[in-house]
Amino acid sequence: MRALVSVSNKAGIVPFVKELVELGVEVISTGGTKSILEENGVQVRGISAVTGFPEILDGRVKTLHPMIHGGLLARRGDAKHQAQLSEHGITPIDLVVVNLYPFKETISKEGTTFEDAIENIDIGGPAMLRASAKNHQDVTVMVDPADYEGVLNEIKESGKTTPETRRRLAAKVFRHTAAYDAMIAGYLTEAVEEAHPESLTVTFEKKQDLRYGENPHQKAAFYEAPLASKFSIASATQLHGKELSYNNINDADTAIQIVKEFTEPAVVAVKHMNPCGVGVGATALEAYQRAYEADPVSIFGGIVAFNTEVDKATAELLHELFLEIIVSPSFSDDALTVLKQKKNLRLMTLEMGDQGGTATRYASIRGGLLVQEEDYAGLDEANITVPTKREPTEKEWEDLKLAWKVVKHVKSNAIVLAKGNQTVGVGAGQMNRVGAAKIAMEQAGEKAVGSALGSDAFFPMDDTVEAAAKAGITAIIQPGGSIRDEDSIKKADEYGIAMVFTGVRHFKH
Ligand SMILES: NC(=O)c1ncn([C@@H]2O[C@H](COP(=O)(O)O)[C@@H](O)[C@H]2O)c1NC=O
Repeated sequence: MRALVSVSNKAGIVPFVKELVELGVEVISTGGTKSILEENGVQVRGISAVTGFPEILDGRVKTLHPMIHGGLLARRGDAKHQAQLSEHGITPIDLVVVNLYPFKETISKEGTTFEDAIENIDIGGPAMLRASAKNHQDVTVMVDPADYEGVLNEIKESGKTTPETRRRLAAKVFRHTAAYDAMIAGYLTEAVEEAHPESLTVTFEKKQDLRYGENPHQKAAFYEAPLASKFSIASATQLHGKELSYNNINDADTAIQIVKEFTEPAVVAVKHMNPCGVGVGATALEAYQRAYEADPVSIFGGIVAFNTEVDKATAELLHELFLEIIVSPSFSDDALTVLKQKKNLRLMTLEMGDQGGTATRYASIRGGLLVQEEDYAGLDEANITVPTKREPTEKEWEDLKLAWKVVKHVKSNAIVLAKGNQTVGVGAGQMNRVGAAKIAMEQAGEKAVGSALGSDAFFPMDDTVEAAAKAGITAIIQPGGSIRDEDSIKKADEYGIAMVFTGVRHFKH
């Protein structure tokens, strides 16, 4: 048996090759790998001795040679192939151990130049991996050090690997080279700023298997982007509690996106991917109290996100409730002591910031994938107009801004009522706008009086303004742009409501 070993990640390679040599396997190796093996007392044959050609162009060409690829690709049971090997003095290679230049690690490093990245695109390695995987009927190929032991055991037991093992390893190789190329394609596509190229070749790495999906009868797993933003739930650190579930991850993602809208201390409670209570204040405690009071019923079993440290006093209030997750940039030690009393409560820390650039969001449909930029739009002063006779007061502006920040993250049709640094009513995911408004108003009850209303999209007719006026709402923020805007403006003027047009819509489906 003959093996070719050429690895960038040299973990575990010395003991593995040592055993191969002891089993009588002849090992061929490229420069750096050969040096490491020989430094550790394992004698191997250099690649140039096989190719009859030196490694050239700073290692860009070392194994790209018919003496190697002929040995990898020849069918053992094919007389013509075997005759050609003999004719050219090529010896078959049965076992291939290759892992690739660290492209991902290189582009993750701060200060990496474009030239560094290009130099870390492995060419010879993927060629050998793909050739061996294609010929897996006869060749065993390994790209992951975790597979060394299993292969060694099979060789020890029967002198060879099983066809099933070879096929499983070949599939793993093609997944690996495809993911590797997807990373390179992504990097270069971004460099030339092509937003939506002719084919989408993204890759994700398994973070964990999940107990189940949205429901217990659905199998599920969590995959993360190879360069996941450190400000995302994929990069959060779990300090305590049960493993995250599928629904937890979705809800936590939503809560994090909302709380990041605020620069002042803010708390967001989420249920089923909609905010049920949002509060802002001078401290985490004040913000939490407002988020809780916003809807003390729905927060039960919810996900709560902070954008500032959770202290002991806040932890004591949180401890009174049943919650699924608390996510925050940090917890004080005494807050942790209080919260850790609940065995299952998941406590997550996460840096709250903005990666910069434009994040891409994917939504799957049966048979396809929809791709769009994340909704980054904030309130742009340049687009704002006030078409009503009355301008909002200073206090109304505060409430309007809060309602607008929150309504952006509520499923459409969405209406949010805000008053005094908290939401007081949330109407989510209704099939008509006035229906969403009625839900928000009903939830707010008396608190609707003097509150501000935010709507994610324009009013197609004046019925929402009418309902708002009757509930005592005094200010409205909405995109504007309906052909019947005039009706809504007239209605608002009739009731003395101040109405703001943002010029931006925030549908969320
Ligand atoms: N150019 C080639 O012919 C070639 N053949 C193997 N490699 C890579 O060289 C690395 C190992 O090099 P070394 O043994 O010198 O440390 C491996 O990651 C392998 O995938 C190559 N390098 C890049 O393309």
